[in-house]
Amino acid sequence: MSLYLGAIADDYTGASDLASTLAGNGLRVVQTIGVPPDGIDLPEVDAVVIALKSRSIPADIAVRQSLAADAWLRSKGAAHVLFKICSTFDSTAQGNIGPVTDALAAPYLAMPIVCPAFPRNRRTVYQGHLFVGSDRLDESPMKDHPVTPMRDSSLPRLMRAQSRRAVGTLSLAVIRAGDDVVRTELSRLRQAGCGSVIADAVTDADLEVLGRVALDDAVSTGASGMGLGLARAMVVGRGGLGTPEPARAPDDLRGSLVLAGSCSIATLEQLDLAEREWPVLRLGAEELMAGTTSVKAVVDWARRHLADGPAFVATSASPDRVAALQAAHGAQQVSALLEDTLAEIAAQLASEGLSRLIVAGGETSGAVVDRLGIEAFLIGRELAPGVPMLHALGRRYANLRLVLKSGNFGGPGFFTEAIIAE
Ligand SMILES: Nc1ncnc2c1ncn2[C@@H]1O[C@H](COP(=O)(O)OP(=O)(O)O)[C@@H](O)[C@H]1O
Ligand SMILES: O=C(O)[C@@H](O)C(=O)COP(=O)(O)O
Repeated sequence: MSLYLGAIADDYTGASDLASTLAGNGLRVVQTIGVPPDGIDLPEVDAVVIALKSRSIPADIAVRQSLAADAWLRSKGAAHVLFKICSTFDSTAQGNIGPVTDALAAPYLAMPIVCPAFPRNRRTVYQGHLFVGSDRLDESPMKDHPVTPMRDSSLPRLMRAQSRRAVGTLSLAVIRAGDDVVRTELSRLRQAGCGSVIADAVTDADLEVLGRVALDDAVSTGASGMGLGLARAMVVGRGGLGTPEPARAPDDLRGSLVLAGSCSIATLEQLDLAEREWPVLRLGAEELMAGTTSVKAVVDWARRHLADGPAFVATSASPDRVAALQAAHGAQQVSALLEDTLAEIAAQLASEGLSRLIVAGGETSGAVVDRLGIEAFLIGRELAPGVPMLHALGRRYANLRLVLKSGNFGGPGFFTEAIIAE
């Protein structure tokens, strides 16, 4: 295998978002869960996205895991590695975007371009500020995220708090002046001692400039928009690579399990709509803690419904309920309990045979996929921007299709679309 592009994603839904974007822009892609074990049999592809669950773990562990992933990707020929972060820059003052970016750049004396813009999902960066639709990041629903509440929209400020190196900026005006002007500005910033550069981007055309220029260096950091820019630059530069996976025959709807742990507004709306059509069990942390419900009871309920069609289990709750629960029991404890519970439900039902497993929420998807022990996926067709159909590789779950949806992604009817899609 000789890779054109390597990527390291800090969560699993982010990885499939990126993999889908790369596939949609002409690259053949595999997503692996963690660094692939020796001897893994992967198809011949242009890009590998290694999914880590490193967004909210201690920074030193995130750095160690990312460097191991980088070493594997470079050993397979990747000259450029993209560190895939969230398009809403999910992180804290401790990291992990800054520490991981610094560590990946150091061996190559790289000065990564950092840009979380993803215009297809309405994430744009202007004057260094990140916007979610028309809201600044700190005024968007991300301000209430259960794990990484984002209370500032200034990317240079957020990055400076996390990085040991000086952080430069690349304005939209410079980007729109074209590749040569950008290259001149980057070399000026490098001479000024910058270790990374926050770039504006509002449209895909801006990201195409960034993608072309980023390929001069060994590392970049960004969301799927950066992936789009890199993929387009590679496909043009190398005269067309691979084709996306073909669609498959329609599935029987039986055995389609949906698990939702995301509390993002988009997921809450999607669940409300799905509830009109499909059986949805709302699982409360209070009931689990009080012992008035159990994994066994939920599995029994789901098994009955899965025999006829889809079944949903959701822990998702509104920001005020999340805040109350966290205040009473501790944020990490509640997250761990709910993630473990959904993962255990998935494991028990998958061992009996599921046709499709749809998970909403990045941390939640990480917990579920880890518990199932799936090592890699082939990226299938895109169901919504940033959300592909995943075909599990390996014998254990050979016929299982998964959908790992970032909490904020997908339109209101996403769940039904994902259930009935080919
Ligand atoms: N009712 C709830 N109260 C508090 N936290 C919750 C609740 N339901 C889910 N969570 C936790 O919120 C977090 C949601 O994060 P994640 O799964 O990454 O979703 P998203 O993709 O929307 O960020 C998870 O850790 C999950 O366990
Ligand atoms: O870039 C994005 O927004 C997504 O790919 C992503 O990383 C989302 O993370 P979660 O909301 O935790 O799924």
